[in-house]
Amino acid sequence: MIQIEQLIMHRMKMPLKHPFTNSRRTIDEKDFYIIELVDQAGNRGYGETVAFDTPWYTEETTTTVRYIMEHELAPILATPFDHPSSFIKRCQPVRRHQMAKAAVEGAIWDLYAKQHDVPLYKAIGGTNSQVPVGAAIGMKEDIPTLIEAIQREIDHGYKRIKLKIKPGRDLQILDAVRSEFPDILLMADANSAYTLDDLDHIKQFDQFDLMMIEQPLAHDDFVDHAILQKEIRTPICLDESIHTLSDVKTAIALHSCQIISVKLGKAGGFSQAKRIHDLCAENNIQVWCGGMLEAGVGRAQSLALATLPNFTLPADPGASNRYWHQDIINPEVEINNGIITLPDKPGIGYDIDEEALQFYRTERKSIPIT
Ligand SMILES: O=C(O)CCC(=O)C1=CC=C[C@@H](O)[C@@H]1C(=O)O
Ligand SMILES: [Mg+2]
Repeated sequence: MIQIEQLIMHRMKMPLKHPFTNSRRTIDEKDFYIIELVDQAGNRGYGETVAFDTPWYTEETTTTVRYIMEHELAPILATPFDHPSSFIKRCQPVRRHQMAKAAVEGAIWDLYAKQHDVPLYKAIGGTNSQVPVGAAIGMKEDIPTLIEAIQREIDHGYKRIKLKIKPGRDLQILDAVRSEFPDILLMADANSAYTLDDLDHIKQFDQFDLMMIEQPLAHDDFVDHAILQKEIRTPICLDESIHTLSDVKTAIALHSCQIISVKLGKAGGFSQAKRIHDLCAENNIQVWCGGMLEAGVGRAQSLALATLPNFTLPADPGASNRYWHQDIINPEVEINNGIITLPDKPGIGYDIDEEALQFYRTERKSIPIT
């Protein structure tokens, strides 16, 4: 039984070690919340919001997740939980707001796993504590700088490289990278930078033997992606289009993609991400765990998700030191030969580094749950 007594929202501002540029914007810091739930025995469970500060990626923002957590989700924590999966059922009056739900649900799962003395990844049904990871590299000022960045990640052991592309910054870059690294697992993410008017142009990507092209077309589209997938050999991976089980059903019915990037935040937490994972497995859709430039808590939770058996492709969330000068967990997430080994400790498996948390915290708000 989980009886929550307190919800603490820690607002955090953390500068990224390197700015991350995609087709839509450059991100140089993350403004987010660490959620801390305290139960009647004094156990603490942690979650993290992954929304950005403006709605460029999905409709949620740091401000909307805060509002929803405080005014809609905190009140439904008062009745005790038998199991974390009841949370999402109680969320029925709240449509969407997936990232707000995921942060709170993640903290409930952490509490539950700690109460049962098991690692979070085992509590959610994960089977493999060894997660292969790749590196997502933002756009760079020129090709030599990009090649250097790729080489650095390969030297650190990352098992596949994801590049960001957009019209005018695609063919030449992919050509140069493929010539320099003929054998690496390579993919490209467009964050909706193209339309079907670019069909002939996109067809040329087939020559680069990409593992996949991620979200080439509109963020909410299924029909045009299905048309595109018929015309290109490169598998399409949907990211922004996939938030719910119905989205996955639509993508399957229309043949809009061959691969899906599952993210905890987009799915609204573990319970729904698991259902998406299972439906994809039944329909031969490959899945992999995408990243959201998370700090330590969100990173640990995404990695736990990536231990489910159908996550067969390398995940995005890598070592803490790729992103942060200092992460807010202890130890930091580390990579060894392209693999992150999840700790065998109860819950998320990492301790909160209280000093780092306080250093990057801009506000702390405690809400009694009654
Ligand atoms: O966390 C990571 O390492 C991957 C980050 C990443 O590629 C993305 C995070 C958030 C928004 C996007 O720019 C992008 C994505 O679309 O997958
Ligand atoms: Mg993406």
